[in-house]
Amino acid sequence: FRKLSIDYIISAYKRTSKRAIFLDYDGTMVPHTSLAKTPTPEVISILNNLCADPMNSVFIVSGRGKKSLSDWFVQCENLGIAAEHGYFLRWSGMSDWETSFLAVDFDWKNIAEPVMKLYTEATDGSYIEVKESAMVWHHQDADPDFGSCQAKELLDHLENVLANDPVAVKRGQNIVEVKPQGVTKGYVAEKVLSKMIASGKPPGFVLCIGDDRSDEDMFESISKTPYSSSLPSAPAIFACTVGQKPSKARYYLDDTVDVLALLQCLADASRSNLSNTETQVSFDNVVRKEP
Ligand SMILES: O=P(O)(O)OC[C@H]1O[C@H](O[C@H]2O[C@H](CO)[C@@H](O)[C@H](O)[C@H]2O)[C@H](O)[C@@H](O)[C@@H]1O
Repeated sequence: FRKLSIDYIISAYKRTSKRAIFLDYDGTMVPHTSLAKTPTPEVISILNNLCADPMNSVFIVSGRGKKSLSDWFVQCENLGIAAEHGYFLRWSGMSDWETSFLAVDFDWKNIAEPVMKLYTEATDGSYIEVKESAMVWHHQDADPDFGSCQAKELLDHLENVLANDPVAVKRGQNIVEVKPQGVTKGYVAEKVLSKMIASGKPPGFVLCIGDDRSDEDMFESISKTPYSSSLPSAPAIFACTVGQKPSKARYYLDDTVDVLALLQCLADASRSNLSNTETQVSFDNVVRKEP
């Protein structure tokens, strides 16, 4: 487990011609402490620069709903987005949202909601968020110690009452979330990578950055994927957590400032590569035109 070195990752990035990049949103692209949750102009610009490189497939993989994410990233036409932990996936701004989870049973919401309501009534500052596929109990604005204790109790309570339902109950950053079984960020990474491999474009470089427990599934998935044997060498895989903590990731960065600095360096490397290619093309044209 070591700090991700920019020089090291840049050299792998430059060596490869097909790359997959998976980025969590909260706590990775914007700090949890930030009051404004929308992406800053810096985030939008970095993502657009990364997406401008035809060698890159870039995805935001978030627990947030598809409405917020599509509004926030409306300027990022070539960005792929996975919303609600991958329940919804959109390959770019030009394509429609799709879901692989058809005929999911949502009867469990009738059991989860009254339990969450009990904890909301007992915990000042807490509230319930109802997403299309999931329900979330938030305690960020509650007393920190009491909120955490209540979250632990709620998690146990929900796990008991939903033991026979096809759901997963998880804790996240100041949240307790119930979502359908099998809907994980790891599934998103698996789906994107399989599609790249099946279309004969296996990535030689895979980067995944996230800060939360839900991102651990992506770290596992990118490491376990059977990459195509058509690649000349094993792909360079970078699973990177934000902040030093127990993780399946091999690398860490300290905070969102480090994450954006790293992504900016990758985008710069793409731009200098593209302008070298353009220079080479115009140089070739000049040379070819000479009698
Ligand atoms: O997968 P992520 O991009 O990390 O998103 C996970 C959750 O994000 C949202 O919750 C977070 O922001 C809230 C404020 O807007 C904050 O109160 C909470 O503590 C954070 O976890 C979203 O509301 C959740 O549905 C997502 O699962």
